[in-house]
Amino acid sequence: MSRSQNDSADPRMIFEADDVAVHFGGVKAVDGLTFGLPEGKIIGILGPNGSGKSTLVGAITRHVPLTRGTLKFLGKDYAGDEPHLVPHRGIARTFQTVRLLEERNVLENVLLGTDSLTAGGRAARRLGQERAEQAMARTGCDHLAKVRPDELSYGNRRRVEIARAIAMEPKLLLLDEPTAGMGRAEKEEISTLMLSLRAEGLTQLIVEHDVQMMVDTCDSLLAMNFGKLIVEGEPREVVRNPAVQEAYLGKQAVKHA
Ligand SMILES: Nc1ncnc2c1ncn2[C@@H]1O[C@H](COP(=O)(O)OP(=O)(O)OP(=O)(O)O)[C@@H](O)[C@H]1O
Repeated sequence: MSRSQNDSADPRMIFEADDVAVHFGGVKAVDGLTFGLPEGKIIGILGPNGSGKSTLVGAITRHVPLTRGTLKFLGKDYAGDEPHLVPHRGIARTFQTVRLLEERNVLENVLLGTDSLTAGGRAARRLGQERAEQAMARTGCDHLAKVRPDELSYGNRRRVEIARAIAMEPKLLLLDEPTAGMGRAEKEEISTLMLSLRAEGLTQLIVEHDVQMMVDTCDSLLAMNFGKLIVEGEPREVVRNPAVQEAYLGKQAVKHA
């Protein structure tokens, strides 16, 4: 977030993007973003459809090539990393659509999160098992270990997906629309889960369309439109900002047409 809004002296920025751009031919999906993520906070990305939110998440996880710019995690430039190396740095993610293996039970699905980090012999497998069990306890799905995904409620499927990401013991968790398709009660459960992970010190970046959920959950918001950062700061101030209101009402689109 902008350096001027810090509560105390200067919270450490766990992640920094500098002039990051992702263009697909003539489409400027992300177009020159500069921002930081303060350690231990929940930061939300708000923006209308097509504003570049998912592309930005893909850029952070290195699944999407950068057109320009730099990405730093814990002070190290990792823009040249292959995507499979990014979890090793401590960045994990969940996806817009839940991706669980239906023929495996919950524990086995969560264990998949640890596979790439604990590949090796028996000691590594034991460590993976411990991490998976801890992740299930932290996310409140330990009682579901033997259940198959198709027997889970939608909210619990999301919870298991978060457990799988947490099993990597990341320092930054990216959540891409974790409450899409949920009712209010389930959304509140995800929000409570995120706040409890924050209490453990986990930095989280969330993309979400539900403005109320974002205001209730996030420490600060970044609002995007047309691939650019239009406003950032305290959630209530950001959603009241005229530029953000215009972006959601589509007036910008008319102006730019
Ligand atoms: N692989 C791609 N090739 C070409 N254009 C793309 C690609 N991925 C995204 N885009 C375009 O980039 C722009 C930003 O898309 P993106 O999915 O990042 O937006 P978003 O804010 O996440 O939208 P939504 O809220 O609907 O998920 C859109 O115009 C989209 O059509």
